[in-house]
Amino acid sequence: MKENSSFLAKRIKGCGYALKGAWMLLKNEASIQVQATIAVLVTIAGWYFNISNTEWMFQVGAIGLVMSVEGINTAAEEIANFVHPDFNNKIGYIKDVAAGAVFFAAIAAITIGCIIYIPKFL
Ligand SMILES: Nc1ncnc2c1ncn2[C@@H]1O[C@H](COP(=O)(O)OP(=O)(O)OP(=O)(O)O)[C@@H](O)[C@H]1O
Repeated sequence: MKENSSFLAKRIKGCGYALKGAWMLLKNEASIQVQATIAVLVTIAGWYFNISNTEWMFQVGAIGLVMSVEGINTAAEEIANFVHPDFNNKIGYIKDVAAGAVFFAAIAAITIGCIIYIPKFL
């Protein structure tokens, strides 16, 4: 029983750290702030255009995907700056590929947005 409660306590503590990390991303990172603003705007658009459950699932998935990958990109940048603050081609490559991952997610999200909203204006 004691082992169970310590397992649960550790998981709850882990959620606390994750929540703290999400708040730090929102508070400190301009790119996450822009994406969070877009997320709020498309959520309002979703209500306004009364999009279907399937459309909501794709929209929420796209928001989660972009913001998650952006958070991981930020973590990669922070590690790169910490381990090697000076200019280095390998660090440049690491930062570029991490940014490339965000690009893939953003293209998918834009495509989903176009598929959902363009027909609403036709
Ligand atoms: N230490 C470095 N060595 C080599 N190239 C770097 C280095 N730091 C940055 N670069 C290059 O500059 C680009 C931008 O890096 P930077 O860390 O400024 O990312 P950013 O996306 O502008 O950061 P932020 O999200 O904080 O605005 C990188 O993708 C990389 O090509």
